[in-house]
Amino acid sequence: MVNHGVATEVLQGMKDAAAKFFELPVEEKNKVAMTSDDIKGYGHAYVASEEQILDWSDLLFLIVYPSQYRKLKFWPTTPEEYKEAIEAYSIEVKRVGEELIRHISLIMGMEKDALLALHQELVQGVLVNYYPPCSMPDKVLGKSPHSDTSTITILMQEDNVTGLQIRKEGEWVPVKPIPNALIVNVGDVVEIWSNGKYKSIEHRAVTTESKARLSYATFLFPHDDVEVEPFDHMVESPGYLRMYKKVRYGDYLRQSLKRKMEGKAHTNAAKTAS
Ligand SMILES: O=C(O)CCC(=O)C(=O)O
Ligand SMILES: [Fe+2]
Repeated sequence: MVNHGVATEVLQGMKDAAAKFFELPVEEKNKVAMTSDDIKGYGHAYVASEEQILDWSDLLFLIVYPSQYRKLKFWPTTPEEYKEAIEAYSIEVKRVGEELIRHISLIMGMEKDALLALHQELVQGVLVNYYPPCSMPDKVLGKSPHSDTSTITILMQEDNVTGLQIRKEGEWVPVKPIPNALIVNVGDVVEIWSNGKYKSIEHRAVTTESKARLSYATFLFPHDDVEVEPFDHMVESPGYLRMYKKVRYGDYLRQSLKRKMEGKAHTNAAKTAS
C-alpha cells in the first residue's frame, strides 16, 4: 500500500525507537519481559525441529487500542521516545486500517461501517519482530509459515533487507521492500466471514546472513466475545455450503496461539468437517 498518507517521519520514528530498544542490554529489555501468563511485552520465539531451527527471533508485543487495554508495565521506558513513537505510528495505522476495513465491507456487499461494527471493539496490537543475523540462513527461518489470526494485518518492513515471503501457487515469493510502503495481509477473520472467498495469506520470514532485520506487524482484530462465522450472503447458493464453523474469536485466537505455526493450520482447523 502506497499513498497511505502516513508521514515518513512517523514511519521512521517507529523504526528508530524499536531499533534502539532491541540494541539495549538484555537486562534492560527484560524489564518489560513477558510473564508466563501473558503474551505482552518482550519475549523470544525459538522453535526447532530435528533438521532445522524454524523460528529464531526476539519480539515485543503490545496492545495499543482500545487504550484501556494497554498494560503499561510492558511498555518500554527506554528509549524514552518509544511510547511517543508507537503512539504516533499506531494512531495513523488505525486510521488507515479502519479505512481499509470499511472498503472490505463495501467489497463484501455490505454497508461501509458494517464490518467495523461487527468487531464490537476493534482491537489493535503491534508486534515488533527482531531477527538476528544468521550464519546459516538456509537452515534457520525467522518465522515459520503461518497465516495471521487477525481481520487484517498492516506490516512495515525494512527498506534494505528482504525477509518476508508469501506462498503463491505453492511457491515462496519474496516481498521486496518498497520504501515507505505498507503491506496489508488478509487475515483469518476475513477468510471465515467471507466463507473462504478471500483467503488469509500464508507467509513466513527468512533470515539473512549479513544483518539483523526488524519487522512491525499491526494486527487489527475483533473483541474476544465476537462470534465469527461465514456471512449468510457469502455462502453461495445453490449448494449452500458453510465452510467454517462458528467460533468465539477469543477462543479461536487462543487455540491458534497454542498450535504450532504450520501454514494454514488455523483456518483448516476452523473448517467444518468435510
Ligand atoms: O517479519 C515479517 O516480515 C513477517 C512477520 C509476521 O508475519 C508476523 O509477525 O506475523
Ligand atoms: Fe504474520
